[in-house]
Amino acid sequence: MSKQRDDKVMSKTTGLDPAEDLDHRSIVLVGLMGAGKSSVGRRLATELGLPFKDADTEIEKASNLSVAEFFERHGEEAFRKGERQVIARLLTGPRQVLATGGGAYMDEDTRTLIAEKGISVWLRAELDVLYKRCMKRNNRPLLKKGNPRKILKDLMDERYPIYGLADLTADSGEGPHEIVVGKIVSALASLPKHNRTASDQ
Ligand SMILES: Nc1ncnc2c1ncn2[C@@H]1O[C@H](COP(=O)(O)OP(=O)(O)O)[C@@H](O)[C@H]1O
Ligand SMILES: O=C(O)C1=C[C@@H](OP(=O)(O)O)[C@@H](O)[C@H](O)C1
Ligand SMILES: [Mg+2]
Repeated sequence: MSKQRDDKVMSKTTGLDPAEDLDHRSIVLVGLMGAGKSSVGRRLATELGLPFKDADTEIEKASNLSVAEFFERHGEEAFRKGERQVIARLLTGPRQVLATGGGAYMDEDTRTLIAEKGISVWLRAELDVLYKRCMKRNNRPLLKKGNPRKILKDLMDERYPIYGLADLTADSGEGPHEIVVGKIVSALASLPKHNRTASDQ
């Protein structure tokens, strides 16, 4: 993998083995709240003809609670435990597009598992974009603990170095979801052997 960079899509040095056929790996979206993991992920799955799973939705189904209710009733630590278990279960299933919750990739065990089973894609966005998107709904418990813009900024400082460990990065800026889907598809296509049929090689 070359260290090629451009503004839109960046295929960085990756832990992926260039000799490996990547077509069996799930595509795992990571990034901060509002980056578009859930909404872009669903569209990406349709584009790639893969099933779509959202870790938050799976936790909600398993607990019969919304994420906000889960935090309120059981606390963040229990949520993180559930999140780790749900992602581990999902990644043993068939190839899929998996939208993680923003905190999931901060967990080392989860990161290791994603590196083993998936292709990780960091949806990177600027503070203004994240803030505007997150303010559309009042469903993110971490943002209710204080000034949401400041919380997002602090989370960026804390988490961006870790999200940067992902195999691929795609900027999630202003503009329709489909632009971001296109960037991810291009980034995936830039990976060795990915999506190539035997006759292409
Ligand atoms: N590229 C985009 N263009 C327009 N709106 C977006 C884009 N990405 C996300 N959004 C909107 O921002 C909000 C948060 O997106 P979401 O997919 O829930 O992010 P995440 O799962 O990363 O927290 C949603 O209303 C979503 O439709
Ligand atoms: O960043 C986080 O720690 C969280 C992000 C949320 O998911 P989204 O990133 O999909 O909003 C959800 O898992 C929970 O509110 C905690
Ligand atoms: Mg989400």
